[in-house]
Amino acid sequence: MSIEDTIREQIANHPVLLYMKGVPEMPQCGFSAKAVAALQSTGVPFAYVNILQAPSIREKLPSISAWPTFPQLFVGGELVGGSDIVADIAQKGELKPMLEKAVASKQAET
Ligand SMILES: N[C@@H](CCC(=O)N[C@@H](CS)C(=O)NCC(=O)O)C(=O)O
Repeated sequence: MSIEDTIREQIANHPVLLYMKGVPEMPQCGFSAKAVAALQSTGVPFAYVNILQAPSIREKLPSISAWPTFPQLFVGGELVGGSDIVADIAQKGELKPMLEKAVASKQAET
């Protein structure tokens, strides 16, 4: 499978997916830490990919998503954005319903 197919499969398989530096318990960049904090504030579980352990994904994803930096949050198969956008949406109270909706529609698929 090509790296592009791997990425597309990850995005399709996980209703809430964060490409980040490090892991949620120990982010390796302040921007990733900010996105994790916003996601954790919703209480909705999320999947993640540590791009520091996946250099080919780190290299390829920006051209697929048209987003140059990390973290990158995908919800329901669509790019939401980086840490600034995620924190902003969370602060407005919009992140939790967005995540819940994506999780529910993924569950309805099965
Ligand atoms: N304002 C951005 C900041 C993200 C950012 O600048 N990330 C840098 C440092 S972690 C990055 O991904 N650089 C490219 C790379 O490391 O591959 C956001 O909201 O996420």
